[in-house]
Amino acid sequence: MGSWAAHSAGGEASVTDHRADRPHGSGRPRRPGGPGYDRDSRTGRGPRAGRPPSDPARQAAYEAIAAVHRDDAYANLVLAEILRDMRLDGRDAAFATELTYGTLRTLGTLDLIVADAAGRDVARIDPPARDALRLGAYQLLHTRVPAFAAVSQTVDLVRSVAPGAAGFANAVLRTIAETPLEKWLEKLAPSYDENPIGNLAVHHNHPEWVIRAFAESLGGDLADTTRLLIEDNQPPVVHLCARPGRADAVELADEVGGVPGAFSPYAVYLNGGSPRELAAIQDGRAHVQDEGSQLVAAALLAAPMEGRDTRWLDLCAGPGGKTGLIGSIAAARGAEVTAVEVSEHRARLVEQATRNMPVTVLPVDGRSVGRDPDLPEEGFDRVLVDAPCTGLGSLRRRPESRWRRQPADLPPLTKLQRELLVAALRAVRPGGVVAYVTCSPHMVETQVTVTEGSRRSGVEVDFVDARPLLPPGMPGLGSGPTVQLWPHRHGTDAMFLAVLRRTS
Ligand SMILES: C[S@@+](CC[C@H](N)C(=O)[O-])C[C@H]1O[C@@H](n2cnc3c(N)ncnc32)[C@H](O)[C@@H]1O
Repeated sequence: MGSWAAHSAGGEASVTDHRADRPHGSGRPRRPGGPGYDRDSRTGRGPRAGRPPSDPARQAAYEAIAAVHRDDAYANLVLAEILRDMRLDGRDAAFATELTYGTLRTLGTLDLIVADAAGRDVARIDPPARDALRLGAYQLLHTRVPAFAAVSQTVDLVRSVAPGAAGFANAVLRTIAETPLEKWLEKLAPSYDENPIGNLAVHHNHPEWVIRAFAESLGGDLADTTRLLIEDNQPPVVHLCARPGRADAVELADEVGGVPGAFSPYAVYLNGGSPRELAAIQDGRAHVQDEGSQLVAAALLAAPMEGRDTRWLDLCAGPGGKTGLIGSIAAARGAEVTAVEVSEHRARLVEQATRNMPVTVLPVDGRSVGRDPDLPEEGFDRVLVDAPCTGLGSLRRRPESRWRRQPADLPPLTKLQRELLVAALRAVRPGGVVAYVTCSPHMVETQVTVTEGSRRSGVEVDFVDARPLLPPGMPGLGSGPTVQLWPHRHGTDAMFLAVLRRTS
């Protein structure tokens, strides 16, 4: 048992925490009035003394966008901190959120438009002015903010973060404002007939390589791919998981003013508001979790099993969303869960997420199966590998990630995915099952990893048809044995699920 080993106490998994191991508070911009706030206009970290800042919501959005680009911050985390520090709530917070998420989501096309209007590539515009221009362009092209307000507020902002660029910004924004979005798209997108992927990229704000990957996974159907891209650009609904044995989804929906989920018996769709404020979250009856994540975790536990069924392993557990669900079910079924997470910070989050559940958290590398006495070969009846992945299946929830991810991320990730799957297949006993899950539909991370990982594991496996392990009547599950969920078909993240039974 490792140092975090515990039948641990804790509340909700911080499922919005997507940091690998980022020290708390890194990437935070300085706050208005804070130390060093007006130190350097080129950093974009705040207005110079005596300059009029723009209004607080735009200032907050600018700071969040700048932190994402300057410090590789995660938008949801950094924006929450900024709103808290600036004491923004209600309409101001909602406006700041819309501006931040919208600007980050539409960045690729905004940059084309800014570059065209500026007569130079955005890489040649100073970062503070560039981020302010992106924010201004978003307001002009995607919101009902009157053009004069979008221009004047953005120029005020530029004056405060990049004083020398105010005139330039004024000219660029006025040029952008002269042309409606549709005309900009017509001008800048390649023709659909000649370059359909390039056309979709500009119209629907996704990098081309991502669209190609989606299209491949959707069997080359570009109409279906377009529906996915449109869905990816919608603000996502927050889903709760009513923890079995602690809450009932229908009652929880009544309590929080939400609606029971369409598929998962544990899911509740929130109608807005901050989930952190809910009593059910605070007292551990529920946690925030996409419905697709609930479905794939529950599918592992629905696979038929002969013989012992009490030792379950979650090999990539942090921050603990799926462990929270599996641990609740383990409590009811008399099973014990070993939860492995290589990052100490995230292992602590798992511990908090599984308080009072029969869960032991190990802060170790999941690939140490057979070498770590707590992870013996053939020691487990059911194993979940929720592998680290590109996250291309949850772009709705992470507005900046589509532009941050690169094809070069794939080789190291897929190597790790294969190794973790091999470890899982060694950890499961003959007759036991392994669920391999990603929140990415990229074929290289899904089908290719499963095929290669099984081949290299040195054990015999059979595919279990994953479709009957999901709730009856779910549409659009394909021809099996693996399942790919989709935002535009199921309203979930694009979770992939393969279930393998070890036969030798
Ligand atoms: C997709 S996330 C898991 C999400 C989690 N199952 C949930 O539902 O909240 C993948 C996790 O695997 C962890 N990880 C990466 N490499 C690992 C390794 N070699 N062994 C164990 N965990 C690893 C990452 O730190 C990350 O927390």
